[in-house]
Amino acid sequence: MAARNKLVLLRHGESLWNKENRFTGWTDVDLSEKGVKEAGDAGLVLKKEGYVFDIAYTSYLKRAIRTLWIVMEETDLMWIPVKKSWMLNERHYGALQGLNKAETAKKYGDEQVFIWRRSYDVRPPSLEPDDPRYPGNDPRYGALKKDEIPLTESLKDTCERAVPYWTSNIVPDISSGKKVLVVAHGNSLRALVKHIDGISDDEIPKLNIPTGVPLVYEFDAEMRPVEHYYIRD
Ligand SMILES: O=C(O)[C@@H](CO)OP(=O)(O)O
Repeated sequence: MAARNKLVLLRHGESLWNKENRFTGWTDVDLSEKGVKEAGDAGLVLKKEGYVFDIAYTSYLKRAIRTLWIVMEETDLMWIPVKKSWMLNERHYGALQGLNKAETAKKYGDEQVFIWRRSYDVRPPSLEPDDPRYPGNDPRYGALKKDEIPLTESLKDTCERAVPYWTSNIVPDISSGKKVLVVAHGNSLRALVKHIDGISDDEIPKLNIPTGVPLVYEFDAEMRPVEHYYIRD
């Protein structure tokens, strides 16, 4: 059998706002205690299963960055290069950021909240540019063009930034034989998986990626996905 290129995708461990059931998006909240443990467990299982990486990718958000740090520590790979990009950030949740998901469902109904959370192309209500949550006031996004800075995003919008990043940065590394780890977010990973597996717009609402469980993709020489599976202890 021809050698397969492997990729590991990892959603960050539980964040403080996952725990509080709040819409997070680009809000830079840290891991909860449980999230730190989940990240450590992910590192341990990767080590136990013999995974090593040549390069890692992550977002500009600390819940993903810290998860990656913990995994690099557990796998004794703190030396590997890390590329960070805002294009791997979580989907921007617009004016919902900070609100409690259950309270929002009580106010607007479960169906509306499901559409905001899982539909492919419906955007949550937008932020106003003078909102303190607007990412344009945050120096980490200072190099972005104004039209790249989101006020809200549908999953489709997230795909439109994450997939070009995948194609121009991550795919060339995998194709050249590098072992790649990507630590990102529930929806930025859903965007990548939708693209990799060719999941339709109608089917994508059913896909949920758990926190802190490594998801392995194996590709053939033409970068076609051959199989994928989660690794748990
Ligand atoms: O709040 C968020 O940013 C995301 C991920 O935690 O939530 P959801 O499951 O609604 O996409």
